Amino acid sequence: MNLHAFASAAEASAALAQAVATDLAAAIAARGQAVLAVSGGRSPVPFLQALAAQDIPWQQVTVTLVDERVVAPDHADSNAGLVREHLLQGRAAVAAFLPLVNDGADAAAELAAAAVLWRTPDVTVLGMGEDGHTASLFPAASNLTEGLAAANPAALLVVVPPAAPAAPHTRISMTLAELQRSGKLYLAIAGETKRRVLDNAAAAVSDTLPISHLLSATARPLDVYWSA
Ligand SMILES: O=C1O[C@H](COP(=O)(O)O)[C@@H](O)[C@H](O)[C@H]1O
Repeated sequence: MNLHAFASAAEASAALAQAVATDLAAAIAARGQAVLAVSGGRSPVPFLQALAAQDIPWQQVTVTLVDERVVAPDHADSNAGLVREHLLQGRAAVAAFLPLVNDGADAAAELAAAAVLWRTPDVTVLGMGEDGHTASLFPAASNLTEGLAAANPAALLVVVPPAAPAAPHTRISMTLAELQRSGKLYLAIAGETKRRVLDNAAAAVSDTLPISHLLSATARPLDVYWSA
């Protein structure tokens, strides 16, 4: 991995937003369009806001999600709600948005619909939980093996996190194989606890820390933006 360390979340977010904007602009220059996948959870708000202010041709960008909770779009835990509130604003308001969940009624139906519209991202920004999950690839999820399978042709899968209520809601998540197929890969994390988890994951590949499977890839190292 390439570790970029910052003193504050604001500095890390500004630097990451600039790097992602450069990648999106390069994809647009090469192909006329770009696909960006971002994460949800609590951490990404300053990054999403910094990215929304970047001066790139947003009308040629499609934004989607690395993972989503299978809930109604107006639910407080909806990652799409977070993206609509903090990224699809200002300059970025003209970007297209491809949510993974429509009404949140049925996970299998949502997965089938999302898979039809899915496009492999040019740029993916991951987060990580303190349990080492990334996207919604949770340790001890019943279908984690499928989620982590290197040759899985599926881009997305349904995950039921084992640790509810700590991680409530059935999810739809990118598979590890699709993360590996996507273009530039970033991981944005903050704090000493997540740094320790990251260091442990970098030391050994293990299904108990799913993020470790991405850190082991040497062909295309993960760019980690960490702030204290
Ligand atoms: O559940 C989730 O958790 C991770 C980490 O979230 P955070 O709140 O600790 O920042 C996130 O990357 C993922 O997209 C989300 O669905």
